[in-house]
Amino acid sequence: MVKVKFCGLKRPCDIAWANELHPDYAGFVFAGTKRRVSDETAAALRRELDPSIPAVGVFVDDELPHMASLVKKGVIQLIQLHGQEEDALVQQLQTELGVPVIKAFSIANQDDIKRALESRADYILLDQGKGGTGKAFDWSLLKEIDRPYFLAGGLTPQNAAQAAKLRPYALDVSSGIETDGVKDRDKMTLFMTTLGVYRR
Ligand SMILES: O=C(O)c1ccccc1NCC(=O)[C@H](O)[C@H](O)COP(=O)(O)O
Repeated sequence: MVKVKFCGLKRPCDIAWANELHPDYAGFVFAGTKRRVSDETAAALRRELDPSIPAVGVFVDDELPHMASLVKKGVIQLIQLHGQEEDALVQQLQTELGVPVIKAFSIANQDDIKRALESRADYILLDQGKGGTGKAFDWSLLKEIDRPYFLAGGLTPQNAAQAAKLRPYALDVSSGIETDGVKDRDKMTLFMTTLGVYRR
């Protein structure tokens, strides 16, 4: 069964729609500009989110104390590192905070895949560019993968089934379920219904 992460949730209605559609993970982005949420907004959204949906905090080369404070307050249950973070930080987060760590890698060639496979993170996330770009990388690079991975970058309701056939652990979508820069309930619904047969 392929899992789904809806990333970049930032409004109360995004949370209401996630609660209806029940993805396996909900992502709050603490980086960039377009989808960035403050710690206070993320805390308020977490309170509204179905308690059974784990929230993933997405960070780019952030400070450990910032990530730790969000974990300790119960705002996030997993950490996603989307910058140049090294294995040493991944290990520190795992041991000091006791939460699963997802490490994102930008994939352009087989060497990038090899680097990702060597990561000590609990999960690897294979993406295009810096994250949240709405663009896909070349999925033919995924042939040799022998560990569970989140597939991200340019996923949409139209290509979700094709992506699920690659048998990733999870599909991570943000831009493809948006219209005019905000989450779109119809696209979120279509993404989930399209995947119905792959989620049983
Ligand atoms: O979404 C952002 O603005 C963002 C900024 C900086 C780092 C990561 C970011 N997003 C991560 C994600 O939303 C997902 O992990 C993934 O990249 C989604 O990509 P896409 O569906 O192509 O928007």
